[in-house]
Amino acid sequence: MTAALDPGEQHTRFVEWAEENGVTINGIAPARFVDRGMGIVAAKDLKKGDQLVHVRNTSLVHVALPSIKNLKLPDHITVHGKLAASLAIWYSDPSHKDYQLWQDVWPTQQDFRSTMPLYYPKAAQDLLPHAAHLLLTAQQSKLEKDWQSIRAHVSAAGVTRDLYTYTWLIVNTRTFYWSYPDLPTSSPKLPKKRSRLTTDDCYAMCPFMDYFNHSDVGCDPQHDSKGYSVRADRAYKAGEEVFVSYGPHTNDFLLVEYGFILADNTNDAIPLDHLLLPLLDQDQVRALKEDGFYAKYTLFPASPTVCHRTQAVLRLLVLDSKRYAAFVSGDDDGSREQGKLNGYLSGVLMKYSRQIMEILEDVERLEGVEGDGETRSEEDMEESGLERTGTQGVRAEQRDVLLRRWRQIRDLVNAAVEELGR
Ligand SMILES: C[S@@+](CC[C@H](N)C(=O)[O-])C[C@H]1O[C@@H](n2cnc3c(N)ncnc32)[C@H](O)[C@@H]1O
Repeated sequence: MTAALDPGEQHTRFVEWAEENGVTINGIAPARFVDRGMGIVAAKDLKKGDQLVHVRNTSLVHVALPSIKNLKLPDHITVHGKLAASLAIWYSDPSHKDYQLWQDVWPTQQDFRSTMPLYYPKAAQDLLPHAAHLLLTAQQSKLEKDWQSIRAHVSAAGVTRDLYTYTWLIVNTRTFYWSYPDLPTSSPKLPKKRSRLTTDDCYAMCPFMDYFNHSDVGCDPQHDSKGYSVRADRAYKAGEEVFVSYGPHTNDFLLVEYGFILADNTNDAIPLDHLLLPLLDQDQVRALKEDGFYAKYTLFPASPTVCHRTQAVLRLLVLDSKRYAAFVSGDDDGSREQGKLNGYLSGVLMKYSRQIMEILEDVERLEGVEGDGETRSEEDMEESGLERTGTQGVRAEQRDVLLRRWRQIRDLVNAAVEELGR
């Protein structure tokens, strides 16, 4: 069991505030944990099914809240962007005290600089695994788009890009799915019909519930028109950390979206597109696209080692097009040639394993910095926003997580080679 450490006074003050503001807490408390910031600990023995926390719907923070509507932010910006702008406006206004005690218990910008790949120096970003790099690129353009559509509206309130990036990441790492019980009157930004609501619309922040850390097996937060709640998924002994599951995420996803990876993750997987797509000729690409089998090839840590789509593309790469067609149409389970295909995939993976060894050496060579790595003043970097990270040294935490992730990928690839050779 990891030691749960005393969280500090600001957390005691926040819990009192939360209890006075619609949060019911039963048998749990915030605590500090080594390497994952704050989390939730069982304050007494808990039984499976016990309700641990309930956050009243009126205590949630979402775009239908009157205090957000009153900010009169434009409706064309994303829900994520609007929430981040609201938090940033409140954060930079010393007279706005409504969420002061909640803000005081958030991770700091310095915490994010150590953990979130968005803040890594370019040299470290370039050494992210392929899947993580793609996710980071998408995240960067989402943030950039949100900032460009809101900057003119928030600059007068003193919100800098630096602060906006911080609150945007607070939203990114601390939101829950919320489907607005009273949708038609919720916000002009939202569709009136529930069927047209997308997951990008359904963001709500839940003060106190956002203390829970993630595990691949954990409690499953539930919501209804009355609010959000968490029940114990199993019995817990006093002092044990209680986790929720943020969803069935791979470690590359967790790294980019939340800034950490799990040592053991039953949902982990490695995409193979960057290894297999370059091997295809134009006719093969066309055939796969027509059949709906182009890309999304995945390697799993457990048997079966690869997905059905990978089995299909391997048939096109190794066998004739008739054997491929028989497999994708379901006329043939393709087991006759499986040995040949396994041998081919093994060769591709062994080559990748050698590349990974070189990448690991590159990660080990990354130049570290002591302390927090700040080499320039906030003012100097203000306008350059995330450019700031391009020239700074790499922090020990960043190098450490890259090494751990690449070692996981190496082990997964080597285990697959062994499995394919059986
Ligand atoms: C919803 S918050 C949870 C509370 C957070 N630990 C804090 O200090 O406020 C999500 C963040 O917690 C951290 N986190 C969550 N689960 C984790 C885990 N299993 N291991 C390490 N960090 C974790 C990550 O920094 C993530 O972005």
